[in-house]
Amino acid sequence: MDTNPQPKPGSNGPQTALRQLADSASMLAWMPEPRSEEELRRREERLRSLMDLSTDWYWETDEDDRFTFISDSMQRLIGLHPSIIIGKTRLDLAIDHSHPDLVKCCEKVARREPFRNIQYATNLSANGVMRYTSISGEPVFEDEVFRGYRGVGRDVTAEVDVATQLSLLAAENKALVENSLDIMMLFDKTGKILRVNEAVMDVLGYQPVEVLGKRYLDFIVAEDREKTRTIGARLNRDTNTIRDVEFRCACKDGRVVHLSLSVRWSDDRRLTYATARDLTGRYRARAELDKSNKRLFSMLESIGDAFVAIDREWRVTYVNRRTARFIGRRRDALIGKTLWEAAPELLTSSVFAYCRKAMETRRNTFFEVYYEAAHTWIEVRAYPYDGGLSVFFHDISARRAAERTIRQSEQRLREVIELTPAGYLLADAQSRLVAVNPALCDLSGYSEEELIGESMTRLFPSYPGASAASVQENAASAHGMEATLRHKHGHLCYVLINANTFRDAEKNTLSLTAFVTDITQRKQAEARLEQLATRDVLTGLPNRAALNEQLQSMLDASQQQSVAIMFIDLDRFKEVNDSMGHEPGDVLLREVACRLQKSTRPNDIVARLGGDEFVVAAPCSKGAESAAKIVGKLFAALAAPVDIAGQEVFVGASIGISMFPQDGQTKELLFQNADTAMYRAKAAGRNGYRFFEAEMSVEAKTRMALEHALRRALERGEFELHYQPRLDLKTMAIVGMEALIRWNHPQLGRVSPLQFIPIAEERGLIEAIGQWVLEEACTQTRRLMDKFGRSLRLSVNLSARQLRSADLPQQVAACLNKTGLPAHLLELELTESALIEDMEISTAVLKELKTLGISLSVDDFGTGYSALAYLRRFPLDTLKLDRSFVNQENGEIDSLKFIKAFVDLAHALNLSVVAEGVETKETLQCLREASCDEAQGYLFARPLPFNALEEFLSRLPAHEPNH
Ligand SMILES: Nc1nc2c(ncn2[C@@H]2O[C@@H]3COP(=O)(O)O[C@H]4[C@@H](O)[C@H](n5cnc6c(=O)[nH]c(N)nc65)O[C@@H]4COP(=O)(O)O[C@H]3[C@H]2O)c(=O)[nH]1
Repeated sequence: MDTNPQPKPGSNGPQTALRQLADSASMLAWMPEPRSEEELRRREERLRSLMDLSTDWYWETDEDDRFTFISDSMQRLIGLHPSIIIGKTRLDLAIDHSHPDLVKCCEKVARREPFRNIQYATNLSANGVMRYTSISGEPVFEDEVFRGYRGVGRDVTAEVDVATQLSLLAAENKALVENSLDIMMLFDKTGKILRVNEAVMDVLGYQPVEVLGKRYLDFIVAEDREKTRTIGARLNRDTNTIRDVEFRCACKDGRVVHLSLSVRWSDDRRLTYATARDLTGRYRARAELDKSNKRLFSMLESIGDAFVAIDREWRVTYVNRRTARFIGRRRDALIGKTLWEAAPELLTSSVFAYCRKAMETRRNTFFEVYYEAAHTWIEVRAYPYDGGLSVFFHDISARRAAERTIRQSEQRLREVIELTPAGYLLADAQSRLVAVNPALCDLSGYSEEELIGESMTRLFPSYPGASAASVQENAASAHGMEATLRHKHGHLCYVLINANTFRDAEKNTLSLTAFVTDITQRKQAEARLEQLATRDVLTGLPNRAALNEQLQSMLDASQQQSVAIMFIDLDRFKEVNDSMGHEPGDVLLREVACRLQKSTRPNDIVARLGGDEFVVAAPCSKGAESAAKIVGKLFAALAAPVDIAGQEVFVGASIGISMFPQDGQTKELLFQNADTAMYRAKAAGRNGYRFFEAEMSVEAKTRMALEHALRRALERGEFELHYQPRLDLKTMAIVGMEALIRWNHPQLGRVSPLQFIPIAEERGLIEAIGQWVLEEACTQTRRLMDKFGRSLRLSVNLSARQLRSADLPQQVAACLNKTGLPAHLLELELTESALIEDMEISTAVLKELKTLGISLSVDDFGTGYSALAYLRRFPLDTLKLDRSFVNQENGEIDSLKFIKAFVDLAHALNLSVVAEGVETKETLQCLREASCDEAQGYLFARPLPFNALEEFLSRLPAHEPNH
């Protein structure tokens, strides 16, 4: 049935259209023109059935390119009725208007040109599936007027699908080849590489183009080429396929890789397909395995242990060299044998039982046994594995012996610890006591049960290492550390701790051991010694050493704030001491110490340097002002009389003060300056104080320079003697003279004896100087006596220190002997203070001197203690009245009375009196009236050098020689 009711592009309906189609298809071109309607109808009928058989359909479009006719065959071919398409344009049916074929078709249509095989995707589908259509068409003109197009269409969906799948397959294959890790090649019969994949780059480092056209043999290392050639021959001869032939190839960078090659003929045997797999990694792993096996075996051979490998049938598969020696059989006699064949003696020991257990349980088993056959202890380690058992035998005889030794030594150590008099403790890492010995129990008063588990801090409160933290931080180790131990009864004992911590490999503390020695007695003795070393025994005050230390600390802590250092020297203490005895003197010193301490603050320093010298050091916030206040308090404290054995004694003091920091930065300088200031205070009149002044230090320096020069003065002959004549006041005749030393310093000129004699005394030079004076004076006097043939009484000054020298009488005797001066013409002058410094010694020496026949006089009488009473104790002959005494200015009458009373008293004591320093006639008169015996002074003569004296004597009227 014709279901095509549409208008036609031509005017003749479908028949004409079919004919035209037949014409255009040239299918019927050979047919003659129909001779009748009938023939035309039959021919059309044939054409229609031809169309029905065709895989194409016929179509026509109008001038607007709309379909006007579609042959019914479309329904048959793609299941769509042509009426669905009639009226639509080609573009209405196309899915993709930009498809190149469709674009080309549109261009041709626009130019009214025929088109062929235009293939494009359409929505021509009964079930909505996209279909591909291929169309061919030509334009139709009637009377040269364009009427549209006609042509045939064909469904090419199946072909397109096949083509698509084929191209997908090709792409997959390509990807498969290109992504393969194996090299894939195609080469021809000559071995020339025709194709190769990218893997050649990864494996050999060549780009595919670099190998194309080359022979595959060229890449194989020389040694393996022959092997690959024979493969080629085999492939040619016997088989289509050869697999897994291993050979080596040279890479582009020179490396050699191991490859496994598989080759196959193509079906037509013209080409060869080959794949090559990189086995280098596997080779390397195998080589490593070989190496490691070799290492393992060399290790097994070198170890000191015996090693046996047994398979699951108990057959020995390997023994090392040591095993052979251990079992006492050759290695080849053991391998392959069962264990009981190889070493039957093992069966009798427990070794076999343990090994069987390891084999059965498949568990590593370690045990120690005594191996009778070898008379040795062995440690056996059996390691089961899939194939059997590996067994190590380790000789532990030495270790066993060492352990036994350790056990014995531990036992001995325990016994020693039990017996040792020192306390012993073992504490854990938490500082808890784990073990103690009886000595520690005795020392602490606790029983062992009471101590175990207790913290060390309970026993040792002052030992920093006792805490758990310090034990763990390894800060508890101590060698000879002194600490205190708290006894159960609460009191503290002094102990010496030697402690050691034990740590594991990670340095964690495991335990602490300590020996604790009781040093309480030693500490007490030390404290006593310390007391003795640092305290003045008499007063309990710090001594010189302690003062040094304490003052240094005070200065260090002062932060440059003022500190006053006060040197205190008691006035006339010696006189008190000597007149009243040592005991009262000690009482006085103790009282002074006590008063000084009471009048100072607890942090101030009060020290005794020795004798009657004290030092007070005190921080002074207001500098000298504070120091003056402190000194005021000290004087006030000393002002009250001290009651000694019922007698009231007044103590005065001279105080010298140096201030830190201005008077000195070091304690030595401060001491020196305070000392200087103290001497100045003394010199200025007693019971006073002086602050140090810079000029004093100049004096001190001068004094030092003098001292230095004085040491050499004697040997350099810088001393000379002057003599002051002495007169008998009754006859007014010269009876003798006093020798007075003079020092002619090369730079300083004449230095007064008042200046250098005290230094010479202080520095121990006076003995030598005194000796020189005595000898020189005796010699010169003897010379004068011989010259003038008259007696002259020589008076020589003696210092206090000379009086202390035990051999003074011998020296004097020797001198008299040597010079020939008669003893009775020699008078030794002693000062009051020298006499009373140590009355016992003085008395003894003077008595001895007296036995020589010499005279003794007291010089400067009236300036010192001036107590005639005590002079009775000494064997004295003469009192020399001091100048100040003689030249008193309080009225003539009073002086006269005073001197007279004194002279009378002296005479009553059988002492003659010599007046010194007589300068005026009035004084002379006064002295004569007072019956004074002798006199000297500027009125008669100044001290004269030897030559001047000689001259002086020569001018005197002649005198009867009296010796
Ligand atoms: N103003 C005044 N002074 C007079 C007068 N007549 C004498 N003098 C001085 O008075 C001092 C008397 O000596 P001194 O009292 O024993 O005092 C001596 C004596 O203690 C000591 N001295 C001198 N020579 C020696 C010596 O060889 N050995 C010792 N140990 N001491 C000596 O040095 C002291 C001072 O001696 P010099 O300077 O020589 O001083 C001498 C003398 O020069 C006078 O009329 N008016």
